[in-house]
Amino acid sequence: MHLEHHRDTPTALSADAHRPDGIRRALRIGLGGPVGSGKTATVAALCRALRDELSLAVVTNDIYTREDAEFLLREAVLPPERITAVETGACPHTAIRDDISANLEAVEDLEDAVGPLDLVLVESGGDNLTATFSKGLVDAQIFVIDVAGGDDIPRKGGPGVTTADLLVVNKTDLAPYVGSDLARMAADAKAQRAELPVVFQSLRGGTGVADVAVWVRAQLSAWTA
Ligand SMILES: Nc1nc2c(ncn2[C@@H]2O[C@H](COP(=O)(O)OP(=O)(O)OP(=O)(O)O)[C@@H](O)[C@H]2O)c(=O)[nH]1
Repeated sequence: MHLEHHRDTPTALSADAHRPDGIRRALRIGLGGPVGSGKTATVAALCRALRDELSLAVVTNDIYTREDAEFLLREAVLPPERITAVETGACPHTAIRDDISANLEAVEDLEDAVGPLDLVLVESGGDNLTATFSKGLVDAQIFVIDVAGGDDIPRKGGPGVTTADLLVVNKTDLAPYVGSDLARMAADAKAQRAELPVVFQSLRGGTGVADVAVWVRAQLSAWTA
C-alpha cells in the first residue's frame, strides 16, 4: 500500500483501531445523503480509483432491496465477495445511527471472509439532511448532495451538510440545466462548514472524484499512522 501523507487535511479519526477480538480493523468510511444524490455512483468511482492500491470492500444499505449492491456487482467494481448488502427496513438512518449491529456484523463478516482490509465503504440508504452515521460504525463520513436537489441545500444546513467530514456536491454537469448557482453553493457550504472540506464532483464529467480519493487516502494515512 502506497499512501501519501496529507498533514493539513482535517480528520475526525479517534476510534479504536482494533476489533473486540483484538484484530486490527479496516478504516470505515460512511457515505450518506438524500435519495439519488449519487452515493452508489461515488462508491463505484472510489472503488475504481482505489482498488489497485488498497484492499477494500463495500457494505450497502437499502430499504427493501439489495439494488445498490447489485448495481456494484453488475459494474464489477470489486470482486463479488467484497460487496455485501444490509436491508434496513423502513428507516435507513436507524441502521447507520441507532441500531448499527447489522452493519457492524456485515463489516466483520467481510473482514473474516476476505482477510485484512484497509478500507470499508459503508453506503447509507437515501435519507434526508439530518441523517448521520454513528461514530461506533464509521470513522469518518462523506455526505453526498447534488446540484439538482436545489442550490439552497448547503444554506439549509442540517447535520449532514454541517458536520460531515467531507461534503461532496455531485452532478455539477447538471447545474446549467437546473439553474443551480455553484458559486453560491460553495459560499453557503463554506459558511456552514468553516474549514471542513467540500468537493464539487461530476461523475458524468469525470471531475472531482480524484479529489475525493485524495481525501480518502489522507484518512487512511491518519488511521495507519
Ligand atoms: N448527470 C449526472 N448524473 C449522475 C451523476 N452521479 C450520479 N448520477 C446519476 O444519478 C442517479 C442516481 O445515482 P445513484 O448513485 O444511484 O444515487 P444514490 O444516492 O446511490 O441513490 P439511492 O441509493 O437511491 O439513494 C443515477 O442515474 C446516476 O447515474 C453525475 O455526476 N451527473
